[in-house]
Amino acid sequence: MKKVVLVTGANSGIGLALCAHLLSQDAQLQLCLACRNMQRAEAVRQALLVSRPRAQVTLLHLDVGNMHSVLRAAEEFKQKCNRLDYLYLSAGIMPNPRVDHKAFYKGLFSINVVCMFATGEGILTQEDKVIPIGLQEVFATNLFGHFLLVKELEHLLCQMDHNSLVIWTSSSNAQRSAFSLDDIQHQKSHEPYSSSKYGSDLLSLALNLICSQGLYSSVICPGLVMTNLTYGILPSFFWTLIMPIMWLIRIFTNTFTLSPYNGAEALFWLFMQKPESLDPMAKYHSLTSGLGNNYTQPHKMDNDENMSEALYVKLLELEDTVRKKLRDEDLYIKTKN
Ligand SMILES: NC(=O)C1=CN([C@@H]2O[C@H](COP(=O)(O)OP(=O)(O)OC[C@H]3O[C@@H](n4cnc5c(N)ncnc54)[C@H](OP(=O)(O)O)[C@@H]3O)[C@@H](O)[C@H]2O)C=CC1
Ligand SMILES: CC(C)CCC[C@@H](C)[C@H]1CC[C@H]2C3=C(CC[C@]12C)[C@@]1(C)CCC(=O)C[C@@H]1CC3
Repeated sequence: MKKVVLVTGANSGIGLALCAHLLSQDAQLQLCLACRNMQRAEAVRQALLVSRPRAQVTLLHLDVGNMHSVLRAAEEFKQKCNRLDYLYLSAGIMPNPRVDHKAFYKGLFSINVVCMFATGEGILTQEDKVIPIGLQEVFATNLFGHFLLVKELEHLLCQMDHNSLVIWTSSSNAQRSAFSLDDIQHQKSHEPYSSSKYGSDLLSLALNLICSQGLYSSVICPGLVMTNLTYGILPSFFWTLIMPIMWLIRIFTNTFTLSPYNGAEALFWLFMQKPESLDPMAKYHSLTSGLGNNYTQPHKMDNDENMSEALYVKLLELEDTVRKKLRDEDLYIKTKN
């Protein structure tokens, strides 16, 4: 049976590297690239087909930060495909990132220096905004849009005859301290990225605890990877300039994976595993040794079942509110026309 794989954020960075890697491994694969920019997605599809001309690569228009788009995309996917084996949730944003230079230099001379380089903890903030539906943009894109997508595709994911796996691209920057159950959208502070990623860790655990038969969920951390996301933190020329320093840092922390191919290691590793053999409490890290060898290692996540179930309940409540808003909007547009 052909495996069906859906990847969000497939047109660049880690998502794209994963797609190329998957196709090189399994030519029988049915791969669906879910992207918001269809022109770029088509260019990527053509590029992937150059090395695998017979591969089955389709496109799905999906803006994961737009809940209308999520519902439409899920509907379209269900019409096209009657199964889904792997759902890779790789789309993500970190808008207006700022490095706190003072905290960075302080961290350089502290005992936590390796941890600072591995996680970026305490030195990175972002400026978030509210999107038209009334949600915080980072929360909507990195967490809630993906949650809604999983809910919409639940029937395809929960099958009796085979297991399927939802895979969240989280981060080492996912910190418990940045997350609050009283402010799941992170309206009140300046680490929405960290909060949304910690939310995805919790949600993955909740899916394993709550969801029906056949559906499994895992979380990965790609390490620090040079992509459009990191070029938004510091300009690309700066990263290129300090590349020798980063290779040096790799000797002390194997989390500096640096290339999208290396960063996608854990995503690909999960594709080779049986979903039921995975640990729901583990985050699977892509790691690259000082000599440049890639490997995947599970690390226990800093979360608990009660918190993850509480987040799941809050997300369900928000889902009701959002669906109602979408219905009211539709009704308004219909009556206007
Ligand atoms: N780079 C790093 O060091 C790390 C990255 N990550 C995570 O890895 C994932 C991939 O990021 P990375 O490859 O680094 O960065 P990129 O910016 O290269 O990729 C992000 C992808 O997400 C897509 N995307 C963003 N917003 C939306 C949206 N609203 N709807 C649909 N697609 C969207 C982008 O599409 P478009 O091209 O249209 O913008 C792009 O394909 C993210 O979730 C990120 O948080 C985690 C840890 C470290
Ligand atoms: C000499 C240089 C390596 C100095 C760079 C300092 C910081 C800008 C970076 C150190 C650790 C990095 C890091 C991230 C961003 C850039 C750093 C803070 C991430 C937060 C990027 C997105 C993620 O999801 C995790 C990364 C962890 C490490």
